[in-house]
Amino acid sequence: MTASDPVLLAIDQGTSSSRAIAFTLAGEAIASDQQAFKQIYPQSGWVEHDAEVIWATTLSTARNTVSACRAKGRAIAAIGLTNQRETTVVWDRRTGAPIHNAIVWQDRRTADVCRALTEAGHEAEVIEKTGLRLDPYFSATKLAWILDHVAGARQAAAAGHLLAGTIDTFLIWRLTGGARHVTDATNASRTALYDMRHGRWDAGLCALFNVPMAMLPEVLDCAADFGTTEPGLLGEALPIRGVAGDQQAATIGQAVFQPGDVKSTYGTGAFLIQNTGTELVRSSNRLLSTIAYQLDGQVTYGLEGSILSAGSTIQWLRDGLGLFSKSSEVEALAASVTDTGGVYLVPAFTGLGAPWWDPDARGSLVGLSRASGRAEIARAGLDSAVYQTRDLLDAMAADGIACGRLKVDGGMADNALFLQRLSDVLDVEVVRPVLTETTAFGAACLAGLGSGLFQSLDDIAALWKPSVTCHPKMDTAARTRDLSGWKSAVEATRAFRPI
Ligand SMILES: Nc1ncnc2c1ncn2[C@@H]1O[C@H](COP(=O)(O)OP(=O)(O)O)[C@@H](O)[C@H]1O
Ligand SMILES: O=P(O)(O)OC[C@H](O)CO
Repeated sequence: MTASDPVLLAIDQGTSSSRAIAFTLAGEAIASDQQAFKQIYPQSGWVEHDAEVIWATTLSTARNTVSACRAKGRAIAAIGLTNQRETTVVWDRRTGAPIHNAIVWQDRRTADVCRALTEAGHEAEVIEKTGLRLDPYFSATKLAWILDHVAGARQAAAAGHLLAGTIDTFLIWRLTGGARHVTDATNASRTALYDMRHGRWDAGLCALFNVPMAMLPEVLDCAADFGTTEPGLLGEALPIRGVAGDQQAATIGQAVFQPGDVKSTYGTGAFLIQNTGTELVRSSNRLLSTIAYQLDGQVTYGLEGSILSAGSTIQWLRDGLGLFSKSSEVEALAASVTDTGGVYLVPAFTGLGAPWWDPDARGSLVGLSRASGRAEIARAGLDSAVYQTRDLLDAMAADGIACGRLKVDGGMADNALFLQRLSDVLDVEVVRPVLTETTAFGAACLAGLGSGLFQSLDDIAALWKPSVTCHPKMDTAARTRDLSGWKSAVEATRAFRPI
């Protein structure tokens, strides 16, 4: 490896920020930029992003990172793109302009539609074909909502003027100057319109959700030719050779390549994916089946547990309650007490994901006494991501799948107190790798595979190295007590229905 070797540019468009990171083939980050952007909350349970802001922050961070590489004399071989999943954009192909804000994965506005479809008996078909559930989390009902609520959209779609996609598809359309309308199999597998058993958009699901199939992009492998950037955008034409949804990219970056390997990424939400190999495995305990990655036409499947609020709970403690001014400060505040004093925070701000799938639940803070203060509440916020992960591992265990070791990453994984608590409550070894930007790194790796710089997944596995390992230290009685409190808190939260 020399200083003149090419580098891979990862574009990571997340829920809270857009970032770009350039990696050497040895996995060293040599340049990066990150820009946070505004979350738009029009009503309770609704979450939107301005797609133009997503584009602007993506382009600007990519440009700045490309410039930094040039200043170091490093050429970029290819781009890998990864994105917040399910978030849906509809735009006019004639102008490239979105016709509505992007509806974000956390958004619950289509809960009634999902409930009606469930009551009409359609959930079994959705689960069978897609591995998902009838929940507003997924793209299908968001896409139909935009078509139904923007004046003239249905007619424009029928005339062939509108295109739809997840964030990867929208960004690739813009990056290639409208030349490519494509996605990868992992992003497609999160729409509830894609039959992952056969690897194609499904006419029956498109009819069920009232989505014109002609608006949907072409689906490619994760390492493939996704087009070339317009030369004016990044100063040169660069090939896009890798794409995956952010959780699947983290699966690659964490080298979760053997059946049984598990990773959990703690960003805005938290998402645990266990590699289940080339056979589609189904959960009897409300975990999702999903495509972990697709390479050379071969699908590797995963079981996924989706936590809707993890880092966003910390953001709420910071911005909503004003308990601290930077997310990282939660650690010192939470560590200033030895426990929460019986306080539990159930962060159902936008409902609860796996294994509850309860879009109508709203958050609660229970067990308060006059001794409860800022530190107890901050600690309860951190604990909520721990307990939600435990619920997922319990669901996996009920499916007969054990988790021996949990690989972790994402913004919250910087928090040592959180990692130890995770290990204690899960009663498993928790490992954080040296390279914590695993999502971006996974996207870069896919670009490496797509451009022939990496030969196989073995080249990627060789780059994964552990940094922090936590072992369980908690005694069983304390764990049982804490978990029983959490169970009661979730039950109380779900029993309460907001007016
Ligand atoms: N030290 C920390 N302790 C707990 N949470 C943190 C810490 N640092 C960052 N976070 C949370 O992690 C999230 C950012 O993680 P990131 O992986 O960048 O998210 P995303 O990919 O969703 O944009 C934010 O919600 C932030 O509140
Ligand atoms: O932005 P993150 O990292 O919380 O990830 C969002 C997920 O892809 C939503 O499914």
